[in-house]
Amino acid sequence: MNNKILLEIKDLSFKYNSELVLENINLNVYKGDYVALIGSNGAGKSTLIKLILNQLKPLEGEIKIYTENGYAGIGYVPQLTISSNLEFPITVFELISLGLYPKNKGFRKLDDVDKEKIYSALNLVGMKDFSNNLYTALSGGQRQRVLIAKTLVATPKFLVLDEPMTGIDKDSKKSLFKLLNHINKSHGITILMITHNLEEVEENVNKIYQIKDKKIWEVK
Ligand SMILES: Nc1ncnc2c1ncn2[C@@H]1O[C@H](COP(=O)(O)OP(=O)(O)OP(=O)(O)O)[C@@H](O)[C@H]1O
Repeated sequence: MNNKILLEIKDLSFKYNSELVLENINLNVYKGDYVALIGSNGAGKSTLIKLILNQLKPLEGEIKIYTENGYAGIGYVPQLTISSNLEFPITVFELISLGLYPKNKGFRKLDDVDKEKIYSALNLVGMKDFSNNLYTALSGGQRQRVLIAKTLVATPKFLVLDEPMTGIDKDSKKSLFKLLNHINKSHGITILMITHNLEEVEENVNKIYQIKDKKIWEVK
């Protein structure tokens, strides 16, 4: 049985100014898990993710990350929104190369190892024929794949995705779930995905938690 904890959340509470958003939350994510975190608008999903990513500090309680490189072992794929659309001409290859920089500490010329990493990430997300295409010319589903590849080049052990299925058509959603399943099962990457659509994730993930009334509830 695989029961190595990757993320441990203990008695976590958080508030913005006077508004308590999360109250006494406990959650363990184990190595190899494929977890969905559901909840209605304003339930606190993004807040919990920000706490996990160390962008916010808990009011009470603690969050422990047991990836090899601590927070650097987490790959984060933010939500695809209109404002996150890049309107300058950057190719798919160039965009994915940006994912290498947090680890490489500053800009430097890509070497052959970097290029190999980029091509292998492109291959993994099924976008190898698009490396020279402009990111802006891609569909929502293709953009999401490219953003996942950008995160994967930094070889995370734990992938956190914020509403990855938003703005994507039905067929693309299906193949994106297939890709995430492959990343989880064949590459051993633990996944935590935020969504507000239970139906969508039900048959795809192995654990589902819901944030409701400031608490976290196990759904599956
Ligand atoms: N920076 C902030 N300052 C004050 N209140 C905030 C801030 N960010 C979020 N909130 C409030 O905290 C609560 C939880 O918001 P959060 O964005 O975490 O919910 P969510 O579940 O991610 O919602 P959505 O599905 O709409 O993204 C909401 O009531 C929201 O208005």
